[in-house]
Amino acid sequence: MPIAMITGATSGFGRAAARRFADAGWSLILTGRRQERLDALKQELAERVEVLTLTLDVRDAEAVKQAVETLPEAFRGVTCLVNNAGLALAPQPSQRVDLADWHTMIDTNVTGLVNVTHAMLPLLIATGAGASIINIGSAAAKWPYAGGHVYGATKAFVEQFSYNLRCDLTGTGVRVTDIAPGLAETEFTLVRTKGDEAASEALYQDTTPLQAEDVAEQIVHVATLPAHININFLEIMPTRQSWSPTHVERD
Ligand SMILES: NC(=O)C1=CN([C@@H]2O[C@H](COP(=O)(O)OP(=O)(O)OC[C@H]3O[C@@H](n4cnc5c(N)ncnc54)[C@H](OP(=O)(O)O)[C@@H]3O)[C@@H](O)[C@H]2O)C=CC1
Ligand SMILES: O=CCS(=O)(=O)O
Repeated sequence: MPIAMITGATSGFGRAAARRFADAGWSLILTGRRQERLDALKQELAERVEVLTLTLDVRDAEAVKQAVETLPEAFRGVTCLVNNAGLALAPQPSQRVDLADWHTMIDTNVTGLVNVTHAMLPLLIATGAGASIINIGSAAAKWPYAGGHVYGATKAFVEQFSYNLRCDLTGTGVRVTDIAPGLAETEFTLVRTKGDEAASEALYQDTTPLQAEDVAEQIVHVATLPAHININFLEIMPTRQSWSPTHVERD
């Protein structure tokens, strides 16, 4: 059975992708910081598929390297890496942001993603044809908005890194895709607002955001395409989301 490794499998897209890959019979390596959530997900899925959980902070390069180097033999033949772990913080304008929040986004969305990718490349290259790296970017990489500051910039990094990685991996059989969702209802806004449930509910109410399962469906679709097909970039928005005009300051 093919194996998917998913970072940030304790919530949102990552957890939905784990369930969707399990539906397709894939074995799973599930990672995240919240051990109890990983345990619950393993309990849910392990009756159907092989599941290995790794309690891991993607920001810790040494821990990531160790975890990958010590993967049990049965889980080393990874077919798909889903670099999903990530977050936004500080929805306020740049001039009112704590520097620590900018650092946390860079450390997680940029450094964490490259930590995992670097550690996993030898395994994916060993798998060869049919293997893939699916990086979760964001519509915020291309479409700026007030309060997007470092978050959007980290996702622009993810997009360009995906393309550059793809250049280097040409000839290895390993595919690279940047999936860039727009508004999606997960714990994302709760995290971004540091637990403001009212703000999170307000963002998603009276519209029809993407659900985690919608994005998971696309992740599994991309991972299961024939080996000769590489989707480079896939931006997904809810039908009820589109672009705003540019902002004009007036007297
Ligand atoms: N929801 C949205 O509107 C959109 C989200 N995205 C992106 O999708 C990805 C998933 O977000 P989403 O599912 O919405 O949000 P959630 O908050 O629901 O899930 C985020 C996941 O990332 C994990 N995570 C965060 N920080 C770390 C860390 N340092 N180490 C390991 N795991 C970490 C969390 O696990 P734990 O806390 O247990 O470590 C959690 O499983 C992110 O990269 C996000 O930027 C992109 C576009 C739209
Ligand atoms: O990446 C998340 C989507 S948004 O909140 O930046 O629009």
